Amino acid sequence: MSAPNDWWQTSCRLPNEQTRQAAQARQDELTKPRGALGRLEALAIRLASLQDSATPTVDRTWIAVFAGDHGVVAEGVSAYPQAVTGEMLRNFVRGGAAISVLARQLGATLEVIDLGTVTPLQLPGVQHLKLGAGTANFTHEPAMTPAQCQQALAAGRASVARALAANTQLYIGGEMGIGNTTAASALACVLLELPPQGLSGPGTGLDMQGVQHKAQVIERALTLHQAHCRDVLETLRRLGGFELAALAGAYLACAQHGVPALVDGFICSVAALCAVQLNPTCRPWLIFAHRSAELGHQAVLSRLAAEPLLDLDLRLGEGSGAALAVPLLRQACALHNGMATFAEAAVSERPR
Ligand SMILES: O=C(O)c1ccc[n+]([C@@H]2O[C@H](COP(=O)([O-])O)[C@@H](O)[C@H]2O)c1
Ligand SMILES: Cc1cc2nc[nH]c2cc1C
Repeated sequence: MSAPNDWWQTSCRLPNEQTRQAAQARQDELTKPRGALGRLEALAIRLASLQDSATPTVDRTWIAVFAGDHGVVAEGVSAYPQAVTGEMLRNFVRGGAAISVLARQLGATLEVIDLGTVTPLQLPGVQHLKLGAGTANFTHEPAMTPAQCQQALAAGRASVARALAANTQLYIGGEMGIGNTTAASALACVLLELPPQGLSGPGTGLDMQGVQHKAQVIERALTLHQAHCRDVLETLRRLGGFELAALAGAYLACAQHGVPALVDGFICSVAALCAVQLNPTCRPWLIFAHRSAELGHQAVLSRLAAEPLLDLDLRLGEGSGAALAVPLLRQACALHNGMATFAEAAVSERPR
């Protein structure tokens, strides 16, 4: 399915090594014991090298929430009804969802993109780019057609183009899709070569029996598709979802354009894993915001060698965990840019 010159295969530039070294040197000159700001130091240094700037900043943040429905919900894999996906879109644009509140707090732009909910509503404020009335039930057939998968990837890229036009310094992808933890788990099984048991969790709130059933549903899907999953793109098409593919496309486009992306929870991390397996040069541009409570997230993070910033037992999605990490990024930058050096403050620099 993949042509040799698909857009997402274009290499991403490396973070600037000279700027990284200069930022490290500055951290070591600031008025604190060396290393005392712990991971905030590494975070500021990383942002400096990604933005190729001595004074990194993440004031202009762009949040895109991609929504889609999932045919696999017909198998009874979610604690909530499918209608919630579309209903939450209204909540996002009216300002009542968690991500709406967090975006306001951050002064971030929030865009909401309906890639294929089953909801017939055309909501003002939602970008309608419907690729279908949800994906197909992947226990019977591939979730997406090749065209749908390409269009979903391109929808992510188009969102990043809008973010770039607004001079965005940090991109957050969020998702909404009842049933999407089943798709993400199924994808993770193939990409990590692990069985569904350790990668299937409660999602929106299944009990133990529900989780067992979900793992069996994934097992059936794997029996149907695994032999045909010859590459990452085909795996994404067969077992993914519109919002998962859009997120993967967005991460790849961010990296290609030199914009750091803050990755949210389980579903977003699986999309990030797809992106990294499609084009490993995008990896340095992905910053992992939090460790979700969803079972399976740690396995995905480990494969990506990612140590997330926060661990708050979140399992909401929408980009909420990433939005919550933005103040930390901002403070890391403020410390890096604003603290006095030993020389400036006339403080003795040498440890005794
Ligand atoms: O981001 C996460 O780690 C996360 C973990 C569990 C659930 N969610 C959200 O819950 C929805 C999917 O859950 P489910 O049970 O319907 O598959 C979807 O809208 C996600 O945004 C998100
Ligand atoms: C209410 C609700 C809000 C959500 N936001 C992301 N996933 C969600 C799932 C539900 C059920």
